[in-house]
Amino acid sequence: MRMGGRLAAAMEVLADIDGRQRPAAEALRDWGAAHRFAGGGDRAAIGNIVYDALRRRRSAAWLFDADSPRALAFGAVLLEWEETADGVNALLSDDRFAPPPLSDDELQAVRQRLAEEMPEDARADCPDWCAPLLKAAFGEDWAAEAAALARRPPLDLRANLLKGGRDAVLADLAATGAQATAIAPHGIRIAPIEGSGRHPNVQTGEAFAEGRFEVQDEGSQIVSELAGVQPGMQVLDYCAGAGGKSLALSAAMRNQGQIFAHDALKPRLAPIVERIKRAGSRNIQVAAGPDDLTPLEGRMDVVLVDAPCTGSGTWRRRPDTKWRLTRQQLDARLAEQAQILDMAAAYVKPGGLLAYVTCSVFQEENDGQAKAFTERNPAFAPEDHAALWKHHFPSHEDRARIGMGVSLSPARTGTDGFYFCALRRT
Ligand SMILES: C[S@@+](CC[C@H](N)C(=O)[O-])C[C@H]1O[C@@H](n2cnc3c(N)ncnc32)[C@H](O)[C@@H]1O
Repeated sequence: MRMGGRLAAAMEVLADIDGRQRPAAEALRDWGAAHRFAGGGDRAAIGNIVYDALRRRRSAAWLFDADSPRALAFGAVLLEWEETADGVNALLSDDRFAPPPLSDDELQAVRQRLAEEMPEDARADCPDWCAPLLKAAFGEDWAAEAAALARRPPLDLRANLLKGGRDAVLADLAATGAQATAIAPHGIRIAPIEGSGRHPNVQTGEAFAEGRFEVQDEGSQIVSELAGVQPGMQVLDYCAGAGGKSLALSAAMRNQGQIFAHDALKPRLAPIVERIKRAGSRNIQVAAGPDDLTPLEGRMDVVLVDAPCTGSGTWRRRPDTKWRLTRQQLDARLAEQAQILDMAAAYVKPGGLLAYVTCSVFQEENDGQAKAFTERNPAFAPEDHAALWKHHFPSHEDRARIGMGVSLSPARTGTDGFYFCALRRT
Protein backbone atom coordinates (compact mmCIF):
# COMPACT_ATOMS: atom_id res chain seq x y z
CA MET A 1 0.00 0.00 0.00
CA ARG A 2 1.11 3.54 -0.62
CA MET A 3 0.57 6.44 1.78
CA GLY A 4 -2.79 7.32 0.20
CA GLY A 5 -4.21 3.85 0.85
CA ARG A 6 -2.82 3.86 4.38
CA LEU A 7 -4.42 7.24 5.08
CA ALA A 8 -7.76 6.04 3.70
CA ALA A 9 -7.54 2.94 5.89
CA ALA A 10 -6.71 5.05 8.97
CA MET A 11 -9.78 7.23 8.25
CA GLU A 12 -11.92 4.09 8.06
CA VAL A 13 -10.57 2.85 11.40
CA LEU A 14 -11.02 6.25 13.06
CA ALA A 15 -14.65 6.33 11.85
CA ASP A 16 -15.17 2.88 13.36
CA ILE A 17 -13.62 3.92 16.71
CA ASP A 18 -15.83 7.01 16.95
CA GLY A 19 -18.96 5.46 15.49
CA ARG A 20 -18.97 2.41 17.72
CA GLN A 21 -17.13 3.92 20.69
CA ARG A 22 -14.68 1.04 20.63
CA PRO A 23 -11.03 0.66 21.62
CA ALA A 24 -8.48 1.54 18.94
CA ALA A 25 -6.71 -1.83 19.23
CA GLU A 26 -9.97 -3.70 18.50
CA ALA A 27 -10.86 -1.53 15.52
CA LEU A 28 -7.35 -1.95 14.07
CA ARG A 29 -7.43 -5.71 14.61
CA ASP A 30 -10.79 -5.99 12.81
CA TRP A 31 -9.55 -3.85 9.95
CA GLY A 32 -6.52 -6.13 9.63
CA ALA A 33 -8.69 -9.25 9.63
CA ALA A 34 -10.87 -7.83 6.86
CA HIS A 35 -7.87 -6.72 4.75
CA ARG A 36 -5.52 -9.68 4.82
CA PHE A 37 -3.56 -8.36 1.83
CA ALA A 38 -2.14 -5.57 4.00
CA GLY A 39 1.41 -6.38 5.11
CA GLY A 40 3.12 -5.75 8.45
CA GLY A 41 4.54 -2.42 7.29
CA ASP A 42 1.09 -1.22 6.17
CA ARG A 43 -0.52 -2.23 9.45
CA ALA A 44 2.20 -0.48 11.46
CA ALA A 45 1.83 2.71 9.41
CA ILE A 46 -1.98 2.69 9.66
CA GLY A 47 -1.74 2.05 13.40
CA ASN A 48 0.68 4.95 13.78
CA ILE A 49 -1.63 7.34 11.93
CA VAL A 50 -4.61 6.22 14.04
CA TYR A 51 -2.75 6.53 17.35
CA ASP A 52 -1.17 9.85 16.36
CA ALA A 53 -4.61 11.15 15.35
CA LEU A 54 -6.06 10.13 18.71
CA ARG A 55 -3.15 11.62 20.65
CA ARG A 56 -3.30 14.91 18.73
CA ARG A 57 -7.06 15.05 18.16
CA ARG A 58 -7.62 18.61 19.38
CA SER A 59 -4.57 19.95 17.51
CA ALA A 60 -5.70 18.24 14.31
CA ALA A 61 -9.27 19.49 14.73
CA TRP A 62 -7.93 23.02 15.22
CA LEU A 63 -5.84 22.76 12.03
CA PHE A 64 -8.91 21.80 9.99
CA ASP A 65 -11.74 23.36 11.99
CA ALA A 66 -13.24 19.89 11.90
CA ASP A 67 -13.15 16.73 14.01
CA SER A 68 -13.86 14.27 11.16
CA PRO A 69 -11.77 11.13 10.55
CA ARG A 70 -10.38 12.86 7.46
CA ALA A 71 -9.27 15.92 9.44
CA LEU A 72 -7.78 13.77 12.21
CA ALA A 73 -5.81 11.50 9.88
CA PHE A 74 -4.46 14.36 7.76
CA GLY A 75 -3.79 16.30 10.96
CA ALA A 76 -1.76 13.41 12.36
CA VAL A 77 0.46 13.32 9.30
CA LEU A 78 0.95 17.09 9.32
CA LEU A 79 1.65 17.28 13.04
CA GLU A 80 3.64 14.12 13.68
CA TRP A 81 5.09 13.02 10.36
CA GLU A 82 6.63 16.37 9.52
CA GLU A 83 4.76 16.64 6.25
CA THR A 84 3.77 19.97 4.76
CA ALA A 85 0.23 20.48 3.41
CA ASP A 86 1.56 20.40 -0.17
CA GLY A 87 3.69 17.39 0.73
CA VAL A 88 0.55 15.52 1.81
CA ASN A 89 -1.13 16.16 -1.54
CA ALA A 90 2.01 15.07 -3.38
CA LEU A 91 1.89 11.78 -1.43
CA LEU A 92 -1.68 11.17 -2.61
CA SER A 93 -1.18 11.80 -6.30
CA ASP A 94 -1.60 8.85 -8.69
CA ASP A 95 -2.81 6.61 -5.86
CA ARG A 96 -6.25 5.27 -6.70
CA PHE A 97 -6.78 4.13 -3.10
CA ALA A 98 -6.04 7.57 -1.68
CA PRO A 99 -8.72 9.83 -0.16
CA PRO A 100 -9.52 13.05 -2.07
CA PRO A 101 -6.57 15.44 -1.73
CA LEU A 102 -6.73 18.65 0.29
CA SER A 103 -8.83 21.17 -1.63
CA ASP A 104 -7.50 24.64 -2.38
CA ASP A 105 -9.55 26.06 0.50
CA GLU A 106 -8.26 23.38 2.88
CA LEU A 107 -4.68 23.93 1.75
CA GLN A 108 -4.95 27.67 2.31
CA ALA A 109 -6.60 27.29 5.73
CA VAL A 110 -4.11 24.68 6.93
CA ARG A 111 -1.10 26.66 5.72
CA GLN A 112 -2.39 29.64 7.66
CA ARG A 113 -3.03 27.62 10.81
CA LEU A 114 0.43 26.05 10.67
CA ALA A 115 1.92 29.55 10.64
CA GLU A 116 -0.10 30.66 13.71
CA GLU A 117 0.57 29.90 17.35
CA MET A 118 -1.66 27.06 18.49
CA PRO A 119 -4.07 28.01 21.31
CA GLU A 120 -3.44 26.42 24.69
CA ASP A 121 -6.52 24.18 24.73
CA ALA A 122 -5.62 22.70 21.33
CA ARG A 123 -1.99 22.23 22.35
CA ALA A 124 -3.11 20.36 25.46
CA ASP A 125 -4.93 17.81 23.31
CA CYS A 126 -7.33 16.76 26.05
CA PRO A 127 -11.10 16.80 26.54
CA ASP A 128 -12.40 20.16 27.84
CA TRP A 129 -13.67 18.67 31.08
CA CYS A 130 -10.16 17.40 31.94
CA ALA A 131 -8.47 20.80 31.52
CA PRO A 132 -9.37 22.01 35.07
CA LEU A 133 -8.08 18.71 36.46
CA LEU A 134 -4.77 19.15 34.67
CA LYS A 135 -4.56 22.79 35.78
CA ALA A 136 -5.08 21.65 39.37
CA ALA A 137 -2.30 19.08 38.96
CA PHE A 138 0.27 21.11 37.04
CA GLY A 139 -0.61 24.81 37.50
CA GLU A 140 0.78 27.03 34.75
CA ASP A 141 2.65 24.07 33.20
CA TRP A 142 -0.62 22.28 32.50
CA ALA A 143 -0.69 22.68 28.69
CA ALA A 144 2.95 21.59 28.30
CA GLU A 145 2.35 18.61 30.61
CA ALA A 146 -0.82 17.66 28.74
CA ALA A 147 1.00 18.04 25.40
CA ALA A 148 3.72 15.67 26.66
CA LEU A 149 0.96 13.15 27.43
CA ALA A 150 0.04 13.40 23.73
CA ARG A 151 3.47 12.44 22.35
CA ARG A 152 4.56 9.04 21.08
CA PRO A 153 5.85 6.94 23.98
CA PRO A 154 9.13 5.03 24.23
CA LEU A 155 9.24 1.28 24.82
CA ASP A 156 10.59 0.66 28.31
CA LEU A 157 11.93 -2.60 29.73
CA ARG A 158 13.08 -3.64 33.20
CA ALA A 159 16.14 -5.86 33.38
CA ASN A 160 15.47 -8.71 35.78
CA LEU A 161 18.05 -8.72 38.57
CA LEU A 162 17.20 -12.36 39.27
CA LYS A 163 18.58 -13.28 35.84
CA GLY A 164 21.61 -11.02 35.53
CA GLY A 165 21.87 -7.28 35.20
CA ARG A 166 21.02 -4.52 32.78
CA ASP A 167 24.33 -4.51 30.91
CA ALA A 168 23.80 -8.00 29.53
CA VAL A 169 20.31 -7.12 28.26
CA LEU A 170 21.60 -3.87 26.77
CA ALA A 171 24.23 -5.86 24.90
CA ASP A 172 21.59 -8.32 23.68
CA LEU A 173 19.37 -5.55 22.43
CA ALA A 174 22.15 -3.35 21.03
CA ALA A 175 20.70 -3.56 17.51
CA THR A 176 17.47 -1.90 18.70
CA GLY A 177 19.26 1.22 19.93
CA ALA A 178 18.24 0.39 23.52
CA GLN A 179 19.76 2.66 26.18
CA ALA A 180 19.80 2.68 29.97
CA THR A 181 16.89 4.71 31.37
CA ALA A 182 17.72 8.04 32.99
CA ILE A 183 16.24 7.38 36.43
CA ALA A 184 15.17 3.77 37.04
CA PRO A 185 18.28 1.76 37.95
CA HIS A 186 17.35 -1.36 36.00
CA GLY A 187 15.42 0.28 33.18
CA ILE A 188 16.12 0.13 29.45
CA ARG A 189 14.58 2.44 26.91
CA ILE A 190 13.96 2.07 23.19
CA ALA A 191 13.15 5.51 21.80
CA PRO A 192 9.68 6.41 20.46
CA ILE A 193 9.07 5.26 16.92
CA GLU A 194 9.40 7.68 14.05
CA GLY A 195 7.11 8.07 11.04
CA SER A 196 5.72 4.76 9.87
CA GLY A 197 8.18 2.67 11.90
CA ARG A 198 7.40 0.27 14.68
CA HIS A 199 9.11 -0.84 17.83
CA PRO A 200 11.13 -4.05 17.60
CA ASN A 201 9.23 -7.05 18.87
CA VAL A 202 11.59 -7.69 21.76
CA GLN A 203 9.26 -10.30 23.24
CA THR A 204 10.07 -12.82 20.53
CA GLY A 205 13.78 -13.00 21.41
CA GLU A 206 15.74 -15.37 23.60
CA ALA A 207 16.46 -12.79 26.31
CA PHE A 208 12.73 -12.34 26.91
CA ALA A 209 12.00 -16.08 26.83
CA GLU A 210 14.71 -16.54 29.46
CA GLY A 211 13.07 -13.95 31.71
CA ARG A 212 15.98 -11.53 31.57
CA PHE A 213 13.67 -8.55 31.13
CA GLU A 214 10.04 -7.51 31.33
CA VAL A 215 8.23 -4.76 29.45
CA GLN A 216 7.48 -2.09 32.07
CA ASP A 217 7.25 1.68 31.84
CA GLU A 218 10.05 3.47 33.67
CA GLY A 219 7.46 5.22 35.87
CA SER A 220 6.10 1.86 37.00
CA GLN A 221 9.66 0.76 37.82
CA ILE A 222 10.31 3.95 39.80
CA VAL A 223 7.21 3.59 41.99
CA SER A 224 8.11 -0.06 42.64
CA GLU A 225 11.56 1.13 43.74
CA LEU A 226 10.07 3.81 46.01
CA ALA A 227 8.07 1.14 47.87
CA GLY A 228 11.46 0.31 49.44
CA VAL A 229 10.92 -3.44 49.86
CA GLN A 230 13.88 -5.40 51.24
CA PRO A 231 14.88 -9.06 51.11
CA GLY A 232 13.00 -11.00 53.79
CA MET A 233 9.98 -8.71 54.01
CA GLN A 234 6.33 -9.80 53.97
CA VAL A 235 4.59 -7.88 51.20
CA LEU A 236 1.01 -7.82 49.93
CA ASP A 237 0.43 -6.62 46.36
CA TYR A 238 -3.27 -5.95 46.86
CA CYS A 239 -4.16 -5.03 43.24
CA ALA A 240 -1.63 -7.25 41.50
CA GLY A 241 -3.39 -7.64 38.13
CA ALA A 242 -1.00 -9.25 35.65
CA GLY A 243 1.82 -8.89 38.19
CA GLY A 244 4.04 -6.15 36.76
CA LYS A 245 4.74 -4.65 40.20
CA SER A 246 4.94 -8.05 41.98
CA LEU A 247 7.73 -9.08 39.62
CA ALA A 248 9.66 -5.84 40.20
CA LEU A 249 9.26 -6.24 43.98
CA SER A 250 10.37 -9.86 43.81
CA ALA A 251 13.60 -8.85 42.07
CA ALA A 252 14.17 -6.01 44.57
CA MET A 253 13.77 -8.59 47.38
CA ARG A 254 16.28 -10.90 45.67
CA ASN A 255 13.72 -13.71 45.92
CA GLN A 256 13.82 -13.59 49.72
CA GLY A 257 10.75 -13.03 51.90
CA GLN A 258 7.21 -13.35 50.57
CA ILE A 259 4.97 -11.45 48.19
CA PHE A 260 1.26 -12.24 48.20
CA ALA A 261 -0.26 -11.27 44.85
CA HIS A 262 -3.97 -10.54 45.19
CA ASP A 263 -6.61 -9.10 42.88
CA ALA A 264 -10.37 -8.83 43.29
CA LEU A 265 -10.79 -10.05 39.71
CA LYS A 266 -9.23 -13.49 39.55
CA PRO A 267 -8.94 -13.62 35.72
CA ARG A 268 -6.73 -10.52 35.86
CA LEU A 269 -4.13 -12.59 37.72
CA ALA A 270 -4.01 -15.26 35.00
CA PRO A 271 -0.86 -14.06 33.19
CA ILE A 272 1.10 -13.90 36.44
CA VAL A 273 1.77 -17.64 36.65
CA GLU A 274 3.69 -17.76 33.37
CA ARG A 275 5.45 -14.48 34.14
CA ILE A 276 6.60 -15.70 37.57
CA LYS A 277 8.02 -18.85 35.98
CA ARG A 278 9.84 -16.99 33.23
CA ALA A 279 11.28 -14.43 35.67
CA GLY A 280 12.56 -17.09 38.07
CA SER A 281 10.63 -15.50 40.96
CA ARG A 282 10.26 -17.92 43.84
CA ASN A 283 8.79 -15.61 46.47
CA ILE A 284 5.45 -14.72 44.87
CA GLN A 285 2.38 -16.56 46.05
CA VAL A 286 -0.95 -15.93 44.32
CA ALA A 287 -3.62 -15.09 46.89
CA ALA A 288 -6.76 -14.98 44.82
CA GLY A 289 -9.55 -15.65 47.32
CA PRO A 290 -10.65 -13.34 50.14
CA ASP A 291 -9.95 -16.12 52.69
CA ASP A 292 -6.32 -16.25 51.51
CA LEU A 293 -5.83 -12.81 52.99
CA THR A 294 -7.30 -13.39 56.47
CA PRO A 295 -4.03 -14.71 58.00
CA LEU A 296 -2.18 -11.65 56.67
CA GLU A 297 -4.14 -9.10 58.72
CA GLY A 298 -1.84 -6.71 60.60
CA ARG A 299 1.26 -8.65 59.50
CA MET A 300 2.57 -7.07 56.31
CA ASP A 301 5.71 -4.92 56.18
CA VAL A 302 4.46 -3.34 52.97
CA VAL A 303 1.03 -3.36 51.34
CA LEU A 304 1.12 -2.04 47.79
CA VAL A 305 -2.15 -0.67 46.44
CA ASP A 306 -1.69 -0.16 42.68
CA ALA A 307 -5.24 1.09 42.46
CA PRO A 308 -7.68 0.97 39.56
CA CYS A 309 -7.67 4.54 38.19
CA THR A 310 -8.55 6.64 35.16
CA GLY A 311 -5.15 5.83 33.63
CA SER A 312 -4.76 9.49 32.62
CA GLY A 313 -1.00 9.07 33.09
CA THR A 314 -0.93 6.51 30.28
CA TRP A 315 -2.66 8.58 27.61
CA ARG A 316 0.50 8.40 25.45
CA ARG A 317 0.00 4.65 25.11
CA ARG A 318 -3.80 4.49 25.11
CA PRO A 319 -4.97 7.77 23.61
CA ASP A 320 -8.43 6.40 22.75
CA THR A 321 -9.20 6.13 26.51
CA LYS A 322 -8.60 9.88 26.83
CA TRP A 323 -11.66 10.66 24.73
CA ARG A 324 -13.88 7.96 26.21
CA LEU A 325 -13.21 8.91 29.84
CA THR A 326 -16.13 10.58 31.63
CA ARG A 327 -16.51 12.44 34.92
CA GLN A 328 -18.81 9.62 36.05
CA GLN A 329 -15.99 7.11 35.50
CA LEU A 330 -13.57 9.29 37.45
CA ASP A 331 -16.09 9.44 40.32
CA ALA A 332 -16.48 5.66 40.25
CA ARG A 333 -12.68 5.18 40.41
CA LEU A 334 -12.47 7.66 43.32
CA ALA A 335 -15.03 5.67 45.30
CA GLU A 336 -13.23 2.38 44.54
CA GLN A 337 -9.83 3.78 45.48
CA ALA A 338 -11.08 5.01 48.88
CA GLN A 339 -12.72 1.67 49.60
CA ILE A 340 -9.66 -0.34 48.51
CA LEU A 341 -7.29 1.80 50.59
CA ASP A 342 -9.46 1.32 53.68
CA MET A 343 -9.60 -2.44 53.13
CA ALA A 344 -5.91 -2.86 52.30
CA ALA A 345 -4.86 -0.85 55.38
CA ALA A 346 -5.98 -3.73 57.62
CA TYR A 347 -3.04 -5.86 56.42
CA VAL A 348 -0.30 -3.37 57.35
CA LYS A 349 1.54 -4.21 60.57
CA PRO A 350 2.25 -1.46 63.11
CA GLY A 351 5.28 0.41 61.75
CA GLY A 352 4.59 -0.99 58.26
CA LEU A 353 3.90 0.87 55.05
CA LEU A 354 0.83 1.31 52.87
CA ALA A 355 2.17 2.27 49.42
CA TYR A 356 -0.51 3.88 47.26
CA VAL A 357 0.09 4.03 43.51
CA THR A 358 -1.91 5.24 40.52
CA CYS A 359 -1.09 5.76 36.86
CA SER A 360 -3.15 8.93 36.88
CA VAL A 361 -2.09 12.57 36.93
CA PHE A 362 -5.32 13.86 38.51
CA GLN A 363 -4.95 15.30 42.03
CA GLU A 364 -8.29 13.89 43.14
CA GLU A 365 -6.99 10.38 42.56
CA ASN A 366 -3.57 11.16 44.03
CA ASP A 367 -2.79 13.59 46.87
CA GLY A 368 -6.54 14.14 47.31
CA GLN A 369 -7.14 10.44 47.86
CA ALA A 370 -4.10 10.02 50.16
CA LYS A 371 -5.15 13.05 52.24
CA ALA A 372 -8.73 11.82 52.63
CA PHE A 373 -7.39 8.39 53.66
CA THR A 374 -5.21 9.80 56.45
CA GLU A 375 -8.17 11.86 57.68
CA ARG A 376 -10.26 8.68 57.91
CA ASN A 377 -7.34 6.62 59.27
CA PRO A 378 -5.27 8.72 61.68
CA ALA A 379 -3.03 5.74 62.45
CA PHE A 380 -1.37 6.37 59.06
CA ALA A 381 0.89 9.32 58.24
CA PRO A 382 2.68 10.18 54.98
CA GLU A 383 6.44 9.71 54.79
CA ASP A 384 8.66 12.68 53.92
CA HIS A 385 8.58 12.22 50.14
CA ALA A 386 11.23 14.83 49.36
CA ALA A 387 13.64 12.83 51.53
CA LEU A 388 12.41 9.53 50.13
CA TRP A 389 12.95 10.70 46.54
CA LYS A 390 16.40 12.08 47.37
CA HIS A 391 17.33 8.84 49.08
CA HIS A 392 16.42 6.71 46.05
CA PHE A 393 17.30 9.07 43.21
CA PRO A 394 19.87 11.58 44.51
CA SER A 395 20.99 12.64 41.02
CA HIS A 396 17.44 13.51 39.96
CA GLU A 397 16.36 15.76 42.80
CA ASP A 398 14.33 18.25 40.77
CA ARG A 399 12.70 15.82 38.39
CA ALA A 400 9.67 14.58 40.34
CA ARG A 401 6.91 16.79 41.70
CA ILE A 402 6.68 16.37 45.46
CA GLY A 403 3.41 17.02 47.27
CA MET A 404 1.94 14.70 49.85
CA GLY A 405 3.39 12.00 47.58
CA VAL A 406 5.59 11.86 44.46
CA SER A 407 4.19 12.60 40.98
CA LEU A 408 5.91 11.55 37.76
CA SER A 409 4.97 12.77 34.29
CA PRO A 410 6.23 12.61 30.70
CA ALA A 411 7.29 16.27 30.78
CA ARG A 412 9.17 16.07 34.10
CA THR A 413 10.51 12.53 34.39
CA GLY A 414 10.09 11.27 30.81
CA THR A 415 7.85 8.48 32.11
CA ASP A 416 4.16 7.77 32.07
CA GLY A 417 2.23 9.78 34.66
CA PHE A 418 2.47 7.91 37.97
CA TYR A 419 1.71 8.78 41.58
CA PHE A 420 3.25 7.22 44.69
CA CYS A 421 2.43 7.91 48.32
CA ALA A 422 3.93 5.96 51.23
CA LEU A 423 1.74 6.01 54.34
CA ARG A 424 3.39 4.73 57.53
CA ARG A 425 1.24 3.01 60.13
CA THR A 426 2.11 4.14 63.64
C1 LIG B 1 -3.72 -0.69 37.90
S1 LIG B 1 -4.32 -2.30 37.83
C2 LIG B 1 -3.01 -3.24 38.52
C3 LIG B 1 -1.80 -3.40 37.65
C4 LIG B 1 -0.74 -4.31 38.24
N1 LIG B 1 -0.42 -4.00 39.60
C5 LIG B 1 0.55 -4.29 37.44
O1 LIG B 1 1.53 -3.66 37.84
O2 LIG B 1 0.58 -4.94 36.39
C6 LIG B 1 -5.51 -2.32 39.09
C7 LIG B 1 -6.03 -3.67 39.49
O3 LIG B 1 -6.90 -3.52 40.61
C8 LIG B 1 -7.83 -4.56 40.59
N2 LIG B 1 -8.94 -4.24 41.50
C9 LIG B 1 -10.05 -3.52 41.26
N3 LIG B 1 -10.82 -3.46 42.36
C10 LIG B 1 -10.17 -4.15 43.32
C11 LIG B 1 -10.46 -4.46 44.70
N4 LIG B 1 -11.57 -4.03 45.27
N5 LIG B 1 -9.58 -5.21 45.38
C12 LIG B 1 -8.42 -5.65 44.80
N6 LIG B 1 -8.11 -5.40 43.50
C13 LIG B 1 -8.98 -4.66 42.79
C14 LIG B 1 -8.21 -4.66 39.13
O4 LIG B 1 -8.76 -5.91 38.83
C15 LIG B 1 -6.87 -4.40 38.43
O5 LIG B 1 -6.25 -5.61 38.08
